[in-house]
Amino acid sequence: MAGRVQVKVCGINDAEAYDAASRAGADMVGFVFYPPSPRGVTPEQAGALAARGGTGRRPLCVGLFVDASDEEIAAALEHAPLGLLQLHGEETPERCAALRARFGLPVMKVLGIATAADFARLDAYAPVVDRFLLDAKPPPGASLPGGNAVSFDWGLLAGRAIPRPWMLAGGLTPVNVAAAIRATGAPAVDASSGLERTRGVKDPVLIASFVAQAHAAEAVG
Ligand SMILES: O=C(O)c1ccccc1NCC(=O)[C@H](O)[C@H](O)COP(=O)(O)O
Repeated sequence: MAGRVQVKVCGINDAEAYDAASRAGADMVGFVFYPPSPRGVTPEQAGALAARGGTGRRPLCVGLFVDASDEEIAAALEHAPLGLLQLHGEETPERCAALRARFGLPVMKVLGIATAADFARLDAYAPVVDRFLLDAKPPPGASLPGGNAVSFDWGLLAGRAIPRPWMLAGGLTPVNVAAAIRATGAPAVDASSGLERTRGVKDPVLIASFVAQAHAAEAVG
């Protein structure tokens, strides 16, 4: 089914990046509530960024958590108007269901893909999540569970039905995003590292280019 591809810009941690994403028409921005990350933000910082509203589209705010406690998520929600919880750790289906019920927000579970066998995990999560984010697994020795600028084999998605709405991530850039959408039929895409001028610092020009390239591409899956 053809359609306009949704775009998420992840790891927004300063006003220049937030404004660039909004101006470019990004559908979603991601705030990383994971202190070890160079893109990490506090609840207060995320709240201040979201309050900018933006000069263009007001993007949906996505909170990225890694095996966070209920208290950590509640603290983020006290300050930031999150519309989607991205769970980027080892959260089980039961944990996803519990968080969805407790906070009354949609949940997007991240699953790392390296081989066809990895898709088997989707079925257990499908009844209790609202979306999947399909990402590369962290490379050996990586210090972060995501945001590592690596792609998985997009061919693994060919002809595959994903049981919930989903988003493609992992090593996407303004240069490869159109090809990624064509190859996978992804209805939504997410990028972080590929939009940075240095690690942890977004580049407004790369953000604008990524959003434009993705919105110009059409999902065919
Ligand atoms: O970005 C981080 O620092 C991060 C830390 C902990 C868990 C996840 C993290 N990022 C995830 C993402 O930014 C994206 O959802 C996705 O993994 C794509 O990242 P990239 O390959 O850098 O575009």
